Amino acid sequence: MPQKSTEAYPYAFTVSYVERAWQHRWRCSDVTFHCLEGALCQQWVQTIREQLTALTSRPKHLLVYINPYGGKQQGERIYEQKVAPLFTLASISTDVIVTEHANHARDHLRTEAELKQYDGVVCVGGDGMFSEMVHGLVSRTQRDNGVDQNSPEEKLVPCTLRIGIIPAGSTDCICYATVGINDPVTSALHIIVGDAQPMDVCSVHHNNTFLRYSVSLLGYGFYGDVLADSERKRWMGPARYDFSGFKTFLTHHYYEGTVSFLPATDILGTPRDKTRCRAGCFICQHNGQLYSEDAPEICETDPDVSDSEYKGGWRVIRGKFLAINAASMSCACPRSPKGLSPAAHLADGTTDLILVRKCSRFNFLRHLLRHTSKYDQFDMTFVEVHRVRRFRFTPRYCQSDSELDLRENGKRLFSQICRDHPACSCSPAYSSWNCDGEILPHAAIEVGVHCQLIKLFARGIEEQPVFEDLPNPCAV
Ligand SMILES: Nc1ncnc2c1ncn2[C@@H]1O[C@H](COP(=O)(O)OP(=O)(O)OP(=O)(O)O)[C@@H](O)[C@H]1O
Ligand SMILES: CCCCCCCCCCCCC/C=C/[C@@H](O)[C@H](CO)NC(=O)CCCCC
Ligand SMILES: [Ca+2]
Repeated sequence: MPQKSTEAYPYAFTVSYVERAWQHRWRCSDVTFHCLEGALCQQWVQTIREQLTALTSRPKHLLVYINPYGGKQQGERIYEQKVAPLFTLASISTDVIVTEHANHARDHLRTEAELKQYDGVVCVGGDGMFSEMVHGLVSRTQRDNGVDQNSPEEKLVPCTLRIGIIPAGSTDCICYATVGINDPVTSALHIIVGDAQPMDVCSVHHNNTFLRYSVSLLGYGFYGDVLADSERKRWMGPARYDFSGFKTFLTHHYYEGTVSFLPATDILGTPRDKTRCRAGCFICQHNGQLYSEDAPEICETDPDVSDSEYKGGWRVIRGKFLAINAASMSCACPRSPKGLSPAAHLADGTTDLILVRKCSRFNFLRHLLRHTSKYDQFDMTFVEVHRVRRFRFTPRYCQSDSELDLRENGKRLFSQICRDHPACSCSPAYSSWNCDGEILPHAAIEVGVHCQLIKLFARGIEEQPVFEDLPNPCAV
């Protein structure tokens, strides 16, 4: 066929579409169509616009919060250069707020934002910014529906607005574990095509008082101590975690206490599975269905009994722990691409409770290093993992009010502890809970998982290899 010059086809229109690239990245590409008649060209453009407008899952108006100080402090630049042009191309209008202080986004969402006019909210920042969005949205939804967040057993009302994450933080584990890569363009495209990924949220209480929500890691011992130390070194940027991680590893503190938990017995999947939570996950769909049909019974027991036993469905384990971690999702991140609990699910209504008992420094190092290799970090005598719906932790030594006051002010009390803590020469009696990168003031906590409480503009990690175009190219 002879090639006709484009002058023979004076009318043209360009369609932008999503193309899959390497390692879960998405890119925006375009193709230009030429035609003879202006009217025909107009008809095509009109029809494509109508088809796109009819897709109700696609957002048209978004509320965007940018943290200018997250990660390497590039949030504003990333949004302006990489994300805003794509939103414009996709005819998405935005209201943008650059935050002026910590909790600005949370408080604005909780009390002021006119949420009815938006199809979703977006944060440009790290896990801390995402946590602000979750707290703002979940609290607002409960308040609007008359639900009391202070009651640990209350069933919470799911949020309708989806949350988009443009990664610009230090760890960005929520983005990594829901998209497969920390890449602002990929995340923007997932928002544009209107993806939806439900996610579990844990509520954390102390003495019938609500403390915080968690979507990724609740860690006592090692990860609590790393965070407490790294908060004092924010000026180091993302490298603070490596520095504090190494320092905390060397201190090798263990903590005594009782963990009681309600195992998730009625579900598909275990923490030792070889299968992974991926886009369209069957286990999340199945267990989510189970949860909505038949909310689990909460059994009250006195956990203060023996080293390990069953009581009314609850299991009780007492011991000396280097780390107690609850991972509601894999917690995969660039530091550990398989994550803290590689087989955990984003939306199955459970959290994986990982107990690392006191062991030698060498063995703990082997355990930590396995997070970064193909070897199983749970296949060690001093590590156990349980998939649970609820759990409680009580430190062996009661925290006094003066200790709590000091912790609120960022200090740690050693003298009191050493008096009360015969087993230690210099070890503190309490660690802190790392709750998605925030320190909790109390060591004694009660945690419950709320299945699929929030939704993200994501679809879960897609199976690889994925180098071909999307089956139905998605016009931007
Ligand atoms: N304008 C602001 N000034 C100071 N702090 C802010 C501001 N806006 C948000 N914050 C707080 O900054 C903290 C850290 O932000 P963010 O999560 O974006 O980055 P990060 O800590 O570097 O990344 P990650 O949480 O992934 O480790 C958040 O807890 C948030 O509450
Ligand atoms: C000596 C070799 C050690 C190698 C160990 C590698 C293990 C890495 C596991 C990483 C798990 C990250 C869990 C994510 C937690 C986030 O909610 C939180 C907020 O961003 N980040 C941290 O607390 C930051 C926590 C950073 C911990 C290092
Ligand atoms: Ca889960």
